[in-house]
Amino acid sequence: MKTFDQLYAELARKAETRPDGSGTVAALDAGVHAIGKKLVEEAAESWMAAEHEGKERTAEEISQLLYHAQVLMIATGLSLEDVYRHL
Ligand SMILES: N=c1c2ncn([C@@H]3O[C@H](COP(=O)(O)OP(=O)(O)OP(=O)(O)O)[C@@H](O)[C@H]3O)c2ncn1[C@@H]1O[C@H](COP(=O)(O)O)[C@@H](O)[C@H]1O
Repeated sequence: MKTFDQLYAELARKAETRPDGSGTVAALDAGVHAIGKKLVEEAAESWMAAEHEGKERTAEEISQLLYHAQVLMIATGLSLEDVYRHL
């Protein structure tokens, strides 16, 4: 299990070191347009899970939504603080 901040640190490290086989590196290379589409897809899947698939599936989809939101943050050069100051 990891927190939002721990996941961000892990993804930032991946972006910097670019290890082979990283899905995050592949997503960053695909660019903001592709990342945005994935983010919207996971948002829709979260919504559908919440309406029809129960708590566990909803939690899983939301975790993927958060992951793709972080990939978009990294792709656009946003830090956690940049986002947190709007909360
Ligand atoms: N938490 C996640 C995570 N959540 C979602 N995803 C990606 O989002 C996809 C989810 O898509 P779906 O389940 O909708 O399945 P899908 O549409 O068939 O997936 P694709 O065909 O689009 O890959 C997964 O296939 C992953 O590519 C994630 N990829 C990575 N992480 C974590 O990020 C870290 C770095 O991962 P790597 O960069 O791959 O090493 C690790 O700690 C991972 O656990």
